[in-house]
Amino acid sequence: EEQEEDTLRELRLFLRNVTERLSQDKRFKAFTKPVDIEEVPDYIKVIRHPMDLSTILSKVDLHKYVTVREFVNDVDLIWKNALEYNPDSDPSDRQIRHRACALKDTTHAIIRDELDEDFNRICEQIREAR
Ligand SMILES: COC(=O)N1C[C@@H]2C[C@@H]3O[C@]2(Cc2nccnc23)C1
Repeated sequence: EEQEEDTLRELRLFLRNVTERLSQDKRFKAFTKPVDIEEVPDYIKVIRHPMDLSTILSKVDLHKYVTVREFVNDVDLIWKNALEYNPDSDPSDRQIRHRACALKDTTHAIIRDELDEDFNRICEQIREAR
């Protein structure tokens, strides 16, 4: 009903704000756009479910997320993919893994500090009812 649409509109505002803050963080530049398959042809062979912050922002606007949990699942894809595709000891792999871990920690800290528990429960109840 109307109250549910008001809740989901507020969810989208929150998720857009978090996504834009992550996208503006210089550490996370590699995570802002899809990995270029022409530059990195084997990427899609190794990583079955690519994800990036621009795709997440598009999904927010397409009303794909009804809960913060679904949003965090996509952010978790970003950093887990980076750890999986960049496992070596060379400095470039170590740098992107460090940034992947920072993306994980930053996202989870924002959610912990800024998501109201009661608001989250209402979103989860809307998801269960659909
Ligand atoms: C989230 O980003 C990544 O997992 N990667 C892995 C790719 C390997 C390396 O860095 C990436 C892009 C790239 N392009 C050209 C040549 N080499 C690279 C970014």
